[in-house]
Parts: sequence; structure tokens; C-alpha cells
Amino acid sequence: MPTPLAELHMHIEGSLEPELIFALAERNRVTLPYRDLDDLRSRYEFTDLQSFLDLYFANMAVLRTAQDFADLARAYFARAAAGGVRHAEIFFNPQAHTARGVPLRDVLDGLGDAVRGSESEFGVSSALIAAVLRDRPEAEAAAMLDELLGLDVPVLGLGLDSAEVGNPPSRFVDVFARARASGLRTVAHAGEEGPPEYVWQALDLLGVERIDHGVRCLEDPALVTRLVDDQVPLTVCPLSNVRLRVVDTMAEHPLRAMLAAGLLVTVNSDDPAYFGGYVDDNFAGLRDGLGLTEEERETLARNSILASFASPERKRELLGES
Ligand SMILES: Nc1ncnc2[nH]cnc12
Ligand SMILES: [Zn+2]
Repeated sequence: MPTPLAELHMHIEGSLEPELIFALAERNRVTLPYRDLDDLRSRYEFTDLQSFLDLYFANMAVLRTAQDFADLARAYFARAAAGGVRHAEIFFNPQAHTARGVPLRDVLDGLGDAVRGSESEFGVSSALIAAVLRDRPEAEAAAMLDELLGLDVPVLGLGLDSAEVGNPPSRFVDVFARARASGLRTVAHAGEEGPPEYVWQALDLLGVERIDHGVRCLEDPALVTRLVDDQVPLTVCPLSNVRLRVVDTMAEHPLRAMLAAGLLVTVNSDDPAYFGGYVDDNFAGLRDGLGLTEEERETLARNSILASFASPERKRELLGES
């Protein structure tokens, strides 16, 4: 039996498929700036991270109620389970919704409902990670964290995402210190488009436990040594890297070099509705583009479980040890 997968880097808003965008627009009477599905799909050509983020934030306009968020998350769990995922740690962007007038309470009522039922309904244990928008002021992130902690909701961790270059982790030292002191697990996007220095900052200034992406660490041998020595997990997203032009083609993806260096690499889908597929599609892309072997897939699957924040019992269960 192949080892099941944990998905550790997936933005729930990035799992909003074109069909669901149209269905929710109709349900919520939101006027879309697209003629039809084909018109929308024709816009999924990205030149860099920002060109994707523009569409990602625009399409969120259809997410208005707790039910919308619950439907979105259930659709993800169903699709992820079909692709071999048995544990998922899911990012969501609170500020992207509160800035549009959607209360954080409603976002969490919907996502929380789906997350609570994910193991019994889909066989996928799950948890939520609130991600700070790094291109917005630190004070706004601090207020978001205060609200989150005050709601007493089951959020597992704090992450950092959105436009990376020009928005270093050093801007968010106090927010992450407070999150850690409050018992949240912490992760950060770093080294996707940004330089290795941002990975150092995420580790040393924010104290994060995992790095999301991190592919640019290979430009700094001392950083690779640090990541290997401490076995810091890197949640790599191959299809995302190709579609956002972090790498030119799948055949040139550094995943195999990362494994060979001894890095604790995992494979994830990032924004599956936008980048050509779910975690199983990422593995298919690696098999076809890089010649990824079954043995390497096993290593990556085991890594995903070891790198997760699942309980020790759940990890043993997923690894087939109990
Ligand atoms: N790949 C990515 N990088 C940064 N922020 C994101 N938000 C959603 N996807 C992202
Ligand atoms: Zn991401």
C-alpha cells in the first residue's frame, strides 16, 4: 500500500474552481466581469505571482456567507481525498474577506464546519492556518490576530503569504511572536520569488516551523546546510512554480536536487484551481516531467506526514504503524 499524503500548503480560496465561481455568483447575486466559463478560463495565464494574485483576490468576491466557505472546503476535501490525501492543513486569508465586509466569524463558521466533519465525511483529518497578507500593514495583521484569538475558534496556526518581494518577514516579528506565545504553530511563505535572505528571516526572526516554497534556498549553500541540519520542512508546489514562472518547465524543477541535498521536501498544490491541479496532479507532473520514481514518491509522502502538525497517533496511523 502506498503511503497516503498530507497536504500542508493549499490556500482554500485557491481551490475555488471556475464552475463554483459562477454558481456562487448566481447564489449571491454578484455580477462577474466574465462573459462565461471560457472567458474566465482564458485569464488563467500568469506571468508572475502578482498576476495570479490579482485574479485570486478578484474571484473571492463571490464568497459571501458561511455556507459558501463550507461548500468550498467540502469540495476541496472531496477532490483531495480522491487524490490520496488523508490529512490537510489549509490556509485561509482572513484579511481578504474582512476587507470586503465579510465577518471573520462567518468565514470561520463555514470553514470550521467543514473541517470538523472532514475526517468522518471524507477520511481527511484537517486543520486551519490563518495567513497574514504580507503586503498590508503590520497593524492590520496584529488586529486580525487579536480578533482570531478572541473568537476562540479552532485555528491551528499562523502563516504569511501574498506578494513576497519587498515585503520581508522582518515586518511581522511582533505578530509572529504573539502567535507563538498564544500557542499557534507558525509557518511562512519564503524563497518563492523572494531571496534566500527572506528564508533566513522567517527562521530567525519569526521562528517558523516550516517554510512554504523555499525553492530559492538552493542559491545559498549555508542556508541549505541550516535547513538540512534542522530538518525544516519545505512545502514545495511544483505546478505552481511552473505556472508562476518560478521555474521555466517541470523538467527543470529543482525538486530532485532538493531531495538529494537532504532537505525535508513535501509536494503540495498551493492553489489547485488556478495552477492545473491537485496534489495527485502535481505528482503526475513530476513523474512525467522529472521522471519521479515510486520510491521518491514514497519518500515525499512520508515526509508530508512527518512534516505535518497532526498528532503523534494520527501520524502513526497514516504511516501504517498502528
Ligand atoms: N503561491 C503563493 N504565494 C504567495 N501567496 C499566495 N497566496 C496564494 N497563493 C500564493
Ligand atoms: Zn502558497
